[in-house]
Amino acid sequence: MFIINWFKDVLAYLGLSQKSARILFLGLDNAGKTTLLHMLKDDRVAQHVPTLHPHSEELVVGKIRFKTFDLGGHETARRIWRDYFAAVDAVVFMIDTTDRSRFNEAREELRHLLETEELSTVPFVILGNKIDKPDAASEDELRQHLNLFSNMSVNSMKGGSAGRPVELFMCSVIRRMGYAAAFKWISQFLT
Ligand SMILES: Nc1nc2c(ncn2[C@@H]2O[C@H](COP(=O)(O)OP(=O)(O)OP(=O)(O)O)[C@@H](O)[C@H]2O)c(=O)[nH]1
Ligand SMILES: [Mg+2]
Repeated sequence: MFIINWFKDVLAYLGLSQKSARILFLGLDNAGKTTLLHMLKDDRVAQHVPTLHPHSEELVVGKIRFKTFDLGGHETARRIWRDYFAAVDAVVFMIDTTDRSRFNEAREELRHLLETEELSTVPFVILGNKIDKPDAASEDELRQHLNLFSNMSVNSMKGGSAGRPVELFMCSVIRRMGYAAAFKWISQFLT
């Protein structure tokens, strides 16, 4: 056992360990999930095409190798989210902070995910995206709408409390702001 662990450590140190953290990009359509994926992968803004089919990419962010799954967010695409829940290491749930008319819908999808048994121990990063826009909701406003309080131990959203880390980060993918901190935060649960 000791030898096996030691061997794994050496492989990890050398960057040769095969395992990559499986991470799902979820959220309503138009939130910015694919834009984030392209930014992480190529450091550029790709043109907007709604995601119809799940797309997977291997990425290295910091010291962690990620296998990301970018799933479409429109209503029919959401039906297959659950096919990806097995063996997930983290969820990135993205929200468009300028689209107030859909905050309730986003909150219900998030609540649903947090209440999903298969994901009950999976850390969640919630990204409030598009803060470069002048009409973006503030962090406080978003937290209120999502019932997400800064101290998650008093989180009123069922499934968001003890035993599972949940944190909100405000970001602008287009301005390359905010998401690096989010990946740094999630990395601590993946090693
Ligand atoms: N202003 C601004 N626009 C953004 C930002 N991130 C993404 N967008 C825009 O939001 C739109 C939707 O982005 P996508 O990445 O395609 O959204 P998605 O979440 O993948 O959507 P689906 O694939 O339909 O689920 C695009 O027009 C992006 O350019 C941002 O940080 N700021
Ligand atoms: Mg997409």
